[in-house]
Amino acid sequence: MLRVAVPNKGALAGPAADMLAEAGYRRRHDSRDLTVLDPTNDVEFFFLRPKDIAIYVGSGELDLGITGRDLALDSGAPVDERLALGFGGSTFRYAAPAGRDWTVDDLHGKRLATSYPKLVRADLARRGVDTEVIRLDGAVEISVALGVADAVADVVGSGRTLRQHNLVAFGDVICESEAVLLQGTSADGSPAKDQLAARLQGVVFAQQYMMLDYDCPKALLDEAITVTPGLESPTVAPLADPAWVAVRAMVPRKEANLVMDRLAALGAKAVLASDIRSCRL
Ligand SMILES: Nc1ncnc2c1ncn2[C@@H]1O[C@H](COP(=O)(O)OP(=O)(O)OP(=O)(O)O)[C@@H](O)[C@H]1O
Ligand SMILES: O=P(O)(O)OC[C@H]1O[C@H](OP(=O)(O)OP(=O)(O)O)[C@H](O)[C@@H]1O
Ligand SMILES: [Mg+2]
Repeated sequence: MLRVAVPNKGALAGPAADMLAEAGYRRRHDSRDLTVLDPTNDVEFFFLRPKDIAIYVGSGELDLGITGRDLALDSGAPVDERLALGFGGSTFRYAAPAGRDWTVDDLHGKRLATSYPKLVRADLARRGVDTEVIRLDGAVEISVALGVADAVADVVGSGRTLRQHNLVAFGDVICESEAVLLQGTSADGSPAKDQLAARLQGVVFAQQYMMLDYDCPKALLDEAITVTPGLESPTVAPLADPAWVAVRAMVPRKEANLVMDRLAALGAKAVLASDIRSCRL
């Protein structure tokens, strides 16, 4: 049976649970449950702290795990990214009190608070900056106001928490993170792992694309196909009126409205966009 680690709480827990459910796996019904058996799919899910997941997967105790790229890097565990999952996007940044232009060199001799000490120490060492790193469990942004640190390194999502604490991010982004599917570096491949990865890939892909359907005058079809080339090639079907055809093609979600504008301007009619739930390419 495949053993898979899933975040039990925090920013990644809800979206990870939703994605697994969309991929056809069983949900847990009580947020305190630490395991869920899914006999239909021959998988057991383990609900663990997102910080600990790479350690379990790297040790080989669990076959696969979902957690943040930043947390996996900080753990130092021997894990590889199998798939980027497209949620939990954040950057990991240095930040310090607003009102001056900070550079990473300014951290020399200062105290820096973070929940990601390995990631930060490695980055500072790479840059040759000697800084005292103070490990805190969370709410890191408040540490400067409380006098425990001069600067922080932390996860930035919307940037709201930094602004609320009068901090500004500076220096290169230390890590561009999102939720990822991990496997152990030395783990063997298996059809069960491949199947779970393929199912998640199907959901990730479906979330990044939309299906467009429209009616197109036959005379404009070549031009319309250049606007919606699809993945392989669009489906073109006859309509009752021989002067028209129906076209169906997948388009990247981010471009869907622009593509619809262009099709309408071209003379296409009844341009419909619909969500895709899952797919195998
Ligand atoms: N505001 C946010 N926006 C986007 N991603 C975030 C945000 N906060 C955390 N993350 C991502 O979620 C993961 C950490 O999750 P979370 O903060 O829930 O766990 P934690 O801090 O280890 O646990 P806890 O906060 O319960 O102590 C990281 O990969 C991080 O990049
Ligand atoms: O840029 P923002 O959108 O404001 O989000 C960033 C904040 O979100 C996370 O905190 P979390 O809620 O996980 O609390 P924690 O600091 O206790 O981990 C992260 O650690 C930042 O503090
Ligand atoms: Mg957190």
